[in-house]
Amino acid sequence: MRKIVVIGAGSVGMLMASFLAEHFEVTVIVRRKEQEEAIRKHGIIRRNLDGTVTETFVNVTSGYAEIAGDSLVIVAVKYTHLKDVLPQLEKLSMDMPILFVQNGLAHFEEALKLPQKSIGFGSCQFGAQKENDHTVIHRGVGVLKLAVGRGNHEAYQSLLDVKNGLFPVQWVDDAETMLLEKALYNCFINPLTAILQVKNGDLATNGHARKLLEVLYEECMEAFPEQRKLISFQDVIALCEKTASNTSSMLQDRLMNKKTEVDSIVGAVIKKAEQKGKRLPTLKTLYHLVLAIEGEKT
Ligand SMILES: NC(=O)C1=CN([C@@H]2O[C@H](COP(=O)(O)OP(=O)(O)OC[C@H]3O[C@@H](n4cnc5c(N)ncnc54)[C@H](OP(=O)(O)O)[C@@H]3O)[C@@H](O)[C@H]2O)C=CC1
Ligand SMILES: CC(C)(CO)C(=O)C(=O)O
Repeated sequence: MRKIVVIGAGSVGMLMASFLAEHFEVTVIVRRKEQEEAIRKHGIIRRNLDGTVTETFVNVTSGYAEIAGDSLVIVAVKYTHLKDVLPQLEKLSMDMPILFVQNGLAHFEEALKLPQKSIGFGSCQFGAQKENDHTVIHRGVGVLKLAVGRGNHEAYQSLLDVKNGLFPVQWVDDAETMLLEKALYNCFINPLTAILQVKNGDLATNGHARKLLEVLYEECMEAFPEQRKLISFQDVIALCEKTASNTSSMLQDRLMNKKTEVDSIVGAVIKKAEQKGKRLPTLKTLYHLVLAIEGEKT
């Protein structure tokens, strides 16, 4: 049986671990003793969209030494915490495939500096919200897209073999295009939800927020015209609707008074546009608003 290790049992880590535990032997790596004890005692509890509850058994540890040699490792910490995890990953076997599921663009080059043969990237279009240290709420079905940064896609084939309509997985060819596509969705949804303190669905139903989404969409598509064929404005509205009840990851950070990923997502997109001589004034305003709201967090 394929062994999967998920590093970071937050919203995305717990949601992925709980779906994958229905098919594989899953181990989650956490950094706090309380969380280790909670997961050891209760497993991971997933609140499904239809109101049902699924309890899944996973192994839990705080040490990397326990990672079995034939595991596939999924890194589900925020970009802000990757700096603590990368030195641990460097010590793992060269044959161990690693998959990064962060939003944004900043992790791409850092991940590719690792020595492992297979480095993959994921783009999560589902909604997930941690309720407590062992419970996660599924806040919207969305595809998990996978692409290889280095190596070949066979290392990730077991994830593609998961056939679950609530956890669809899809292969895409180009990792950088995929990450930019997802980063743009996040530029539309995350800062606005974090500033306005609203759920994703409100961006589609509130006329003023929707107008801002439209302005952001047009501004970004002028800077990245090749993305227009991948993302229509209707796709943006559809993602807000599919994840309507989700508290975006940026708003979750704001509500918990944590440093957001605004730099690795929005800052990175603004920088990429500026390298092409394009300015994104509306997005830049939102970027500074998020930073002003969050102040100096560590
Ligand atoms: N939430 C969502 O709906 C979506 C999020 N994403 C992206 O997925 C990524 C993860 O986000 P999300 O799950 O929301 O974030 P969370 O903050 O909910 O989870 C991150 C987890 O990583 C843990 N962690 C941090 N450092 C370490 C470490 N050194 N070792 C082990 N665990 C560690 C944290 O532990 P602790 O609790 O101890 O701080 C926390 O449980 C982000 O890049 C986000 O943008 C993508 C799509 C949807
Ligand atoms: C898919 C979406 C927009 C879900 O909220 C997300 O990526 C996030 O919250 O960071």
